[in-house]
Amino acid sequence: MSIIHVDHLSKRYPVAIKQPGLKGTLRHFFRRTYRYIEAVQAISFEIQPGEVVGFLGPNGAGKTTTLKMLTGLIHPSAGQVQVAGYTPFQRPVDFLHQITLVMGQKQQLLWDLPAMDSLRINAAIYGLSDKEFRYRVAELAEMLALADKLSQPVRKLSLGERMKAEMLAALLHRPQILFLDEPTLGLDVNAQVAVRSFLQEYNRRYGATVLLTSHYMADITALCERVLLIYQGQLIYDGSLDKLLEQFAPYREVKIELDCQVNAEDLASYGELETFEGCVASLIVRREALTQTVARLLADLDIKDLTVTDPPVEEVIGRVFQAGAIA
Ligand SMILES: Nc1ncnc2c1ncn2[C@@H]1O[C@H](COP(=O)(O)OP(=O)(O)OP(=O)(O)O)[C@@H](O)[C@H]1O
Repeated sequence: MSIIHVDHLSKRYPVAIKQPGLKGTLRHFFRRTYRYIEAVQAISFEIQPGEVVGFLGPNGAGKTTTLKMLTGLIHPSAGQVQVAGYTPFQRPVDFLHQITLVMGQKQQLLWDLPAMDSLRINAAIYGLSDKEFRYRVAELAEMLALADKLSQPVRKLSLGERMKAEMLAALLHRPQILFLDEPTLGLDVNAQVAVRSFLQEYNRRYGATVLLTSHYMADITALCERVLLIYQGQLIYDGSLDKLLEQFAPYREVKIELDCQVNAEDLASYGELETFEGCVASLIVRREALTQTVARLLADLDIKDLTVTDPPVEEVIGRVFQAGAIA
């Protein structure tokens, strides 16, 4: 049975329109007019317990709005949503014990206090015993390699350490469902890798369900087999990342270093010759013809080195959003 059930969920934001100048201000004060933004439009999906799903879309596509509806921060305008059997916007206490929302651009830890003090507050809110508190902090701090950082004021932590401490605070009550909105935002590559590995380990250890937005494709490729693509408020893809890449990147790049006797015309018979400089050539080959083409290249030519690369995932997803739909 699915742990997240979303059925034709929509959110429409009213935005007051104000004309410029004093007249506009007075009119705005007495008689407001509104326009409406259809931020999320009738999206439907199911997520099973333990799944890690990437939620992708360009800026303003409706990702944060969806996460806010799933965590009960805002009411949907229409549609149904059930998370762990609860209706999120009713915010029942049992529901709040099962979920967490981490937003990369927001922080819950108190700036001037050591993270440990904020953790104690969270422990009190969630009713953890002292023993549970110590055990969980020790366990998570070890997983996050953060143990010696919890006693210094949060403002003195590096961005990566602060994000890990935020993660610790958000997971202290051991939620089963994690909503993560850009959890690696602004982190350097090492810190991104550390947060990713931690999430993998948390998911493995507790069988937690994760719905994750990120503009860093490395987060998505490392963590998510399945992705949801949202574009202008509409869900345009729900399926495996591999299938999406196959569909939108039907080509591979084959780079070869060879004996310079070969001329460009000969090489063009193996695929689309993208570049040929010195003794290094780059060929674009359709995925389905890849094995056969590589075999022919190796048999026919004196090849010193050969590499096959996929186009970057960013580029492929960008292409999907440019098209605005999945064919
Ligand atoms: N409180 C609000 N009032 C009015 N419009 C809003 C509000 N919050 C978001 N919007 C609008 O709703 C649309 C979706 O915004 P949302 O923040 O959900 O997008 P997003 O996919 O999370 O974008 P980003 O990747 O930039 O964070 C945008 O057009 C945004 O301007």
